[in-house]
Amino acid sequence: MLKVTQLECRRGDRRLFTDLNFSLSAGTLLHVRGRNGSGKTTLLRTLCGLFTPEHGELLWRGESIRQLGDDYRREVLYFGHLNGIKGDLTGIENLSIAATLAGNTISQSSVWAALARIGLTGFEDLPTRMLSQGQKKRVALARLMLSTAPLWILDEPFTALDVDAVALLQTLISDHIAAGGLAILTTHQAVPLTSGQVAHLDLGD
Ligand SMILES: Nc1ncnc2c1ncn2[C@@H]1O[C@H](COP(=O)(O)OP(=O)(O)OP(=O)(O)O)[C@@H](O)[C@H]1O
Repeated sequence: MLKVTQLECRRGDRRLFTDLNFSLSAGTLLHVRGRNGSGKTTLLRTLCGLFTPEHGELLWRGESIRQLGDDYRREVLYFGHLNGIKGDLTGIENLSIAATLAGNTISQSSVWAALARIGLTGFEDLPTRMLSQGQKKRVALARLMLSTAPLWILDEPFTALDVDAVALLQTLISDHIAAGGLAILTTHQAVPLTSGQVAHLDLGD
C-alpha cells in the first residue's frame, strides 16, 4: 500500500537520512526507532506530505502522494506532537470539527461515545485548555475511534498517557491493524500488539 524509495531528508545543512527504502502492506505496524534528533518526526511529516524530501519517491496504492494530494491526505490520520486540538473548543467540538475536516460524517452520539470510551465522561463540554496534559491527549486520541483513514501516522502517541490509556491505545492500534489498516509510529516504549505484523525501522547510527 505504501512504498518509499530512495528517500532522503535534510534539515538545514544536516542530512538526516538517505536512501531509505521500505514498503508496507495492509495490516502492518511500522515502529520507527532512533535517538533524539535522528529524524523520526521529519520522516513522519514527510510520509504525511507535510515536509518535502530532498530526494525520493512516496507511493500510496501505486500513485505518488504528491499527485494524489487531498485524495491521499483524506486517507491519512496524523497525530503529531501538538495533538492538533484547539484549547478554546470542547472535546465534543474538537472531535466534530476534526471529523468534518477529514470528510467524515459522524453522529454526535458517536462523539460522546468515543469520549466516554477514552475515559472523559464529565469533561465533554469543557474547553480543552482546562484539561490536564493526559486528558488533552485522550481527546486527541479519541479521533482514532472516529476515523476511517486506513493509514495512521502517530508521533509519540503514548507520551503523557497513564497505564489504562496506554492499554486502550494499544487495543485501538491492534484493532486497526487487524482490520487491514496501516500504522506508522514513533515511541520509546515497547509496543506489544496482539495481532498483525510489526516491522521496525531504525534511523541514525
Ligand atoms: N524546523 C526545523 N528547522 C531546522 N531544523 C530542524 C527543524 N525541525 C527539526 N530540525 C532538526 O532536524 C533534526 C531531526 O529532528 P526530528 O524532530 O525529525 O527528530 P526526532 O528523531 O523526531 O527527535 P526526537 O526523538 O527528539 O523527537 C534535529 O536535529 C532538529 O534540530
